[in-house]
Amino acid sequence: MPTMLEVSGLDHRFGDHQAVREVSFTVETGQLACLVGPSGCGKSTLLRCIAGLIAPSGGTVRLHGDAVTGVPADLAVVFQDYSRSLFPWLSVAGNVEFPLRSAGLSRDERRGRAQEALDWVGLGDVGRKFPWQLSGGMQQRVSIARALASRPALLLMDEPFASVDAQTRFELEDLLRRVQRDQQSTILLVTHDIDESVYLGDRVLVLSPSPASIVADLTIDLPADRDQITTRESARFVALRGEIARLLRSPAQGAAEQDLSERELAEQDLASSLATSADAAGRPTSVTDGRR
Ligand SMILES: Nc1ncnc2c1ncn2[C@@H]1O[C@H](COP(=O)(O)OP(=O)(O)OP(=O)(O)O)[C@@H](O)[C@H]1O
Repeated sequence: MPTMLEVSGLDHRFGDHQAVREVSFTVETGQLACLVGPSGCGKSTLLRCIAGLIAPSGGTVRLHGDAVTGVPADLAVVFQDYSRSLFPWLSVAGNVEFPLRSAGLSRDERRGRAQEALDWVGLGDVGRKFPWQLSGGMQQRVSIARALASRPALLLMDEPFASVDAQTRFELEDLLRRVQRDQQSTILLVTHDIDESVYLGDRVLVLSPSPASIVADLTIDLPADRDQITTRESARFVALRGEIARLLRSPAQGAAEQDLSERELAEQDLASSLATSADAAGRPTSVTDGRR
């Protein structure tokens, strides 16, 4: 897959305070990557630099090869606070259509696109209502529809489900994964929730405490079809969650524990293969005895 986003050596300072340090990574087209990091580490600052909302102090951001120097036309952002991002005086459909006004589309095209995006998020029949007539979860679905209606090259999401209750959060996570796969969207999502990052991501980039820098880049090798109960109960999910928790607790210690557990696993593999060959040769399997 071609690279959609390329972040190289990104630094950002607010005066004397360094918020982001030497961040480099890429996101491939059609990938859902999560950035997970502790509270206050600089996640939102990093996302705002990527969105072109603030000019970084150093480094570069490229979207499909073009340097980002302001907010690109083909980029959309969904923020945590849906109540402040939707216009209360516009209908739901009007909100979704709004950003399309500057895209040079005819009124019919705008209406068609808005209806299509509302259908994607399961709100095809509430276009005439106003945002304040909807639940919080529905309002956030409207925000997602609005972002997707412009068919952005990259969708950035900053803690998009942090303001809804747990059940709605699960529903929105499933909705996002379904829409992302159906539309082949490229998404970079910021969260402080480890479980959410593992459940949603094809990849999880783990950030250090302030200033934000990348301490690990993990491929989430869970099946593409995920389920809120069985996936979260699976041994692989639990192992990935533990790995990220260790990295967040102490980036250096986490990396050391990761090395150690990888070494232990390698030793275990070696021991069991020796034991197997010993069995096959009919000799005692003492190589594993007393090791654990
Ligand atoms: N406009 C600003 N001016 C000065 N300092 C800022 C500004 N925005 C953020 N900061 C500081 O930069 C650091 C990182 O903030 P940021 O909001 O990016 O972190 P975060 O990881 O998104 O936090 P949270 O998880 O609490 O949302 C914090 O110390 C914050 O106080």
